[in-house]
Amino acid sequence: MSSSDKLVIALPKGRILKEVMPLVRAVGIEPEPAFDDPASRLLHFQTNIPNLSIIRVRSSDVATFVAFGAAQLGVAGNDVLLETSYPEIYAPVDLDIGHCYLAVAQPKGMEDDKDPNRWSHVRIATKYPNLTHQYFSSQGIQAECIKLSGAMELAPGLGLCRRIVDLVSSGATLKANGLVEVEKILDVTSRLVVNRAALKTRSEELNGWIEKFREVVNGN
Ligand SMILES: Nc1ncnc2c1ncn2[C@@H]1O[C@H](COP(=O)(O)OP(=O)(O)OP(=O)(O)O)[C@@H](O)[C@H]1O
Ligand SMILES: O=P(O)(O)OC[C@H]1O[C@H](OP(=O)(O)OP(=O)(O)O)[C@H](O)[C@@H]1O
Repeated sequence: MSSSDKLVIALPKGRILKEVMPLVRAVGIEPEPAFDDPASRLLHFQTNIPNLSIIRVRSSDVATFVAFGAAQLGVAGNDVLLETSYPEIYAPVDLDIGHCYLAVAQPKGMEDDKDPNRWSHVRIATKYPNLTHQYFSSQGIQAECIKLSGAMELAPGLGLCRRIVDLVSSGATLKANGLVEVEKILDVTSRLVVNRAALKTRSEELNGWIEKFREVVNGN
């Protein structure tokens, strides 16, 4: 890759985008108008920086685009980064946005069974099978994971499983669906991520962006 090639930054298109864009703008990146046009079906956007473009992808796919070098920079939660665990990704800046945590939850009526140390086998609906397996196996518990992509909170009520592992922020989704939190697994925030190979070959440009994001987060 020559240094005249465009840098691509992969941004998550979901709920986090609203929190990410003020940071992106604060480091001096302004996407073309189509980016803010809900009618536009464009996925790849030019910016005011001639050699930098933005792609908007699913949050969980940001890691994949960056790991394979299709994007050199990106923003992803550490939930996604730890679940996918790509060695090619370096996450130098905690952006202090997207605050939530990963937790085990179960129906309210099961509160007696609250001590995970008493479980030997659990069946869990989750978007995070790897983190779930790791967490339970560290406690000597075998987890059978049923992979869902969203709306995990429905699963216990419909008999798919007794417990879920999902992200919690306000707790409103758990509460509205009759679930209670049992154990916190991981604190989550969004990180600026970089492809490690690109960081070696285009270190000046990429370190420049890392530094700008760091300054904005630190309020400098
Ligand atoms: N309730 C929440 N509060 C704060 N941050 C959250 C919350 N839920 C998720 N996040 C963070 O935002 C990221 C994206 O969230 P989520 O996986 O729910 O995607 P989404 O916004 O529904 O979009 P998509 O399904 O298209 O990826 C998560 O990986 C996590 O880091
Ligand atoms: O504790 P709360 O503030 O209620 O937030 C938690 C909810 O937010 C996320 O879902 P999201 O809204 O992104 O939808 P999803 O189920 O499609 O992932 C997460 O998966 C929970 O369902």
